[in-house]
Amino acid sequence: MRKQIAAANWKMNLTIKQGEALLDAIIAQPHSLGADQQVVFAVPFPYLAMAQQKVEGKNNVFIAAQNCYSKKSGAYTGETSVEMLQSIGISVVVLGHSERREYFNESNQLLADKVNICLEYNITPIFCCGEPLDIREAGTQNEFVAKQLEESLFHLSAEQLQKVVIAYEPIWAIGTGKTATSAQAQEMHAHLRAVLAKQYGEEVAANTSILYGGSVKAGNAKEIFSQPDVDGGLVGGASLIADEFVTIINSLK
Ligand SMILES: O=C[C@H](O)COP(=O)(O)O
Repeated sequence: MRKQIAAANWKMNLTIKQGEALLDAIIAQPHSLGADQQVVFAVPFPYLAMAQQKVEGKNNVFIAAQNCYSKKSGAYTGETSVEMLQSIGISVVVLGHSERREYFNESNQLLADKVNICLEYNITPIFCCGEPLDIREAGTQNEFVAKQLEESLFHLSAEQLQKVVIAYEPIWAIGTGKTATSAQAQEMHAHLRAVLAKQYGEEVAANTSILYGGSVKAGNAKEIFSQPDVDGGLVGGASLIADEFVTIINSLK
């Protein structure tokens, strides 16, 4: 059975005091997470250890890094290796967010390397994909997103692929307040699952969690998450407000 996941992406926001207060406020809420439900907080690098300590021992709650480097170690000033993340207990990394693809030129090939090193160290990648507005307007979003999966993931074995979580984030819906309709989200998620099924078979596709990201908030989470192929969300802005994110967690199916 695939996991239903509410993942917060704080991006480059909050001071450590604000981050601690936010985590405390969310964790203090009584959540009854089912065995197939998870909550993930992707926090800035300087806060990983603090956040990891706060969720220590909490079932199905994980802290994630927002990026990692593709090399094991060495002279790569400013970069963070998966071994470093692992050494402080981090087991999830967000990869290929559209902001990293756009501002830091992350290519599908580089992301394939990052996926590989995460899996080598038993770290779960949340692999982001999604099309820009011009591709959506041209109606070629299905091919565009399938190519991102093919070039970054399809070298993996079926066993490896099942350790990857996919997050579909249409770029035109990120931070814009313009959410894909639940029907648009379902359509793309079903397409991605069909692409996975073609490559890896129905069982692997059915077991892969596919999150939706792009202006998810308390008011629309339930409707979006209720779609059969949507397995939760990767949430930016609304994850910075405790009550909003708590409602989003409680909207998981
Ligand atoms: O990683 C999260 C996504 O970029 C969505 O951000 P947003 O919820 O602020 O639109």
